[in-house]
Amino acid sequence: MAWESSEVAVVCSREELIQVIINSYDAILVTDKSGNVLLANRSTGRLLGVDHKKLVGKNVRDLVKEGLYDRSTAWEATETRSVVTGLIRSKYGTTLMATSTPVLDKNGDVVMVITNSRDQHLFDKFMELLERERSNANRYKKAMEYLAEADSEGKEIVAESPQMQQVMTVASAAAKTDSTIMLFGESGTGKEVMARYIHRNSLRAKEPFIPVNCAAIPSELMESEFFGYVAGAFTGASTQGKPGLFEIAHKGTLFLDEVAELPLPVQSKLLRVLETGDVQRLGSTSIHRTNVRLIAATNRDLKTMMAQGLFRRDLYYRLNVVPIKLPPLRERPEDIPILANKFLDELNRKYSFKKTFTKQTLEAFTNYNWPGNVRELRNVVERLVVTSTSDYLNFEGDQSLPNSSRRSSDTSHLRQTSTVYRGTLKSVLQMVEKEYINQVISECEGRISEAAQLLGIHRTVLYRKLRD
Ligand SMILES: Nc1ncnc2c1ncn2[C@@H]1O[C@H](COP(=O)(O)OP(=O)(O)OP(=O)(O)O)[C@@H](O)[C@H]1O
Repeated sequence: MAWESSEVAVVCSREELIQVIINSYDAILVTDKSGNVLLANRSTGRLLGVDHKKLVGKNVRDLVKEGLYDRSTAWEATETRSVVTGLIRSKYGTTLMATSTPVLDKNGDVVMVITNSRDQHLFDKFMELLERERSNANRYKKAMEYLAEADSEGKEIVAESPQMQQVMTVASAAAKTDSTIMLFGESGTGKEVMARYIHRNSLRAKEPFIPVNCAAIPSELMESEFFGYVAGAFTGASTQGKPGLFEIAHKGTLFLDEVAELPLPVQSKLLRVLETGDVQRLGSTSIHRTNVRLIAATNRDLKTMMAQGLFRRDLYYRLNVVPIKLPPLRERPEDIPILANKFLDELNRKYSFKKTFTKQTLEAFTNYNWPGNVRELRNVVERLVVTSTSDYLNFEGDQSLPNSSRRSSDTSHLRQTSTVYRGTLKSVLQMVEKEYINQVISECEGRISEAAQLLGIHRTVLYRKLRD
């Protein structure tokens, strides 16, 4: 029969309620106003090392006198008429964390006392685990700070051209706010470099910067990657569950590169999280409140994608709060020699070389139209450095760029010659692969999915190769 009281809604029968008490993992002991045991469940007996039925009718003060345990919080609660929490040591070596709550009548007199207790050992284990997690978290934090510092070395943004200086003005101002930033620009123009710069110059600089390449996550794993999951949420899920990227980036910045590659259902979920900050792990009913600054990037035309129904309009407006467009390298020739020299300096330092560019090489660089943008320039410099035997990097002798891609009509100094490779077969094959990939990406004007199709590889593989 279902019944109710003003304090608690109960829809189970009394018999079922008794089963709840009997089978409760916590020890439950009820005593009357004189300390006589009215009820003791199975867990009470287990924790004290006696048959629980033998406790009923005994007085808690006598149990202490007999030495079954060293103190009675139940009696202390009776005397003080208030809640008492404390550790109780049993004759058999167990330690209980007990809380005794007196039930008072309208005159304030004790009617009975309910004592709940649990094995202290569990708390110790839990505290040990918590301590370990805390020190792990500290270690990760230190490692992240170190990586963030190491990462910023040699990653200063080259912004000599007026176009880039204008971009830097907007980016620096936006960095100090918490606004969502949308970075537009062809592949290789430096969107990720810019996202890192914004994070480093924001109030969140000491918190994590989590870059995510949306195109590199298989679509069936996207939701679990972004929002996490609880143990056993789906077949193949880790037995411990996993936090999502939003939880990992909590207090920091989440950089969503290639945001246009998100499937529509994930776009809807993302929009909801962006609006509320609330994340629900897959398979969980509880909600994690997150505080994440978002920077998104794309080399796709989102307006066309919206018109085609491939990108949610509301998500576009939610992301496009501060739009920043990274100009293609061909539109900022002033940056080319500076970038080339920066990459050369890095390689000279790495290999203890003393190589320099000839004047003609820097001119040829400035005249080329760099369809793969800064990434292509970096790769060309690297190839020139590792394949040249001379300290003077002469573009003409060692290297060629496709005729069709030159900007200047005066291209006499860019004679097409076959490349001379040096090094192990593996390193040369890697170079040729890199070159071919860059060429195909250029032909596809930075559209990675299309390039991957032409190359006959999955776009996640192409992204891994680009990252490597
Ligand atoms: N302004 C810059 N100063 C220094 N290095 C730069 C700059 N822009 C780009 N780079 C370098 O060029 C390479 C490509 O940059 P990045 O990965 O940021 O481009 P992206 O626009 O995010 O490319 P994608 O769209 O393919 O993801 C990196 O090695 C980066 O360090």
